[in-house]
Amino acid sequence: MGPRAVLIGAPGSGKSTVGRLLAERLGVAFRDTDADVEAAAGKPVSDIFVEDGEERFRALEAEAVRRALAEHDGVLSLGGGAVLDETTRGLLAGHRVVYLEVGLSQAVSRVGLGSARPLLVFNPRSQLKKLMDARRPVYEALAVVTVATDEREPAEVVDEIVKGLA
Ligand SMILES: Nc1ncnc2c1ncn2[C@@H]1O[C@H](COP(=O)(O)OP(=O)(O)O)[C@@H](O)[C@H]1O
Ligand SMILES: O=C(O)C1=C[C@@H](OP(=O)(O)O)[C@@H](O)[C@H](O)C1
Ligand SMILES: [Mg+2]
Repeated sequence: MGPRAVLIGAPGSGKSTVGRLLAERLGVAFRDTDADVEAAAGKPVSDIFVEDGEERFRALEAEAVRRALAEHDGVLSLGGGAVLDETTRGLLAGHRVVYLEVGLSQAVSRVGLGSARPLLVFNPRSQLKKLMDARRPVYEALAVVTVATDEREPAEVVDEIVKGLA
């Protein structure tokens, strides 16, 4: 059966926040692959990047996604870069993939300055722009439903997802 929804999109698009709310709305469990990776590694994502490197993080992330797609039937939020893995992209085919769109300005203000996101610690605006430009076509290609999140409260985004998946 698979997850009721798999949320993808750039950092700051609201995957973790909206995913949790959507799960509440649907009365199902919520899972976030960043939390699964942290549990597997026994440390925060930022420490994994610093101590073990991004490659190690991506390997743990790909395994976390594979496992969650196989065993979780609630709402699943991925980390923004999970779709960079080719195997992961293949596994996502056929799932209810929801792409949360966000513009650069809102993404920057949502992730803030003192970011816990290791890729965005230095010059977050330009890093986010680069990452969003590179990934946008990937997110678009994987999406079954796309929801714009700019100027929308998380609860309104949830409404749109529910409508889109109906
Ligand atoms: N639609 C929204 N409107 C305003 N703020 C939002 C919205 N979605 C998320 N946020 C805020 O943006 C920040 C990043 O959200 P988060 O869910 O962690 O995004 P992601 O998991 O996609 O990186 C959080 O502080 C969250 O409260
Ligand atoms: O976009 C990325 O490459 C990343 C996004 C983060 O998750 P969010 O998208 O939930 O912020 C987290 O997985 C890590 O910092 C890397
Ligand atoms: Mg998140």
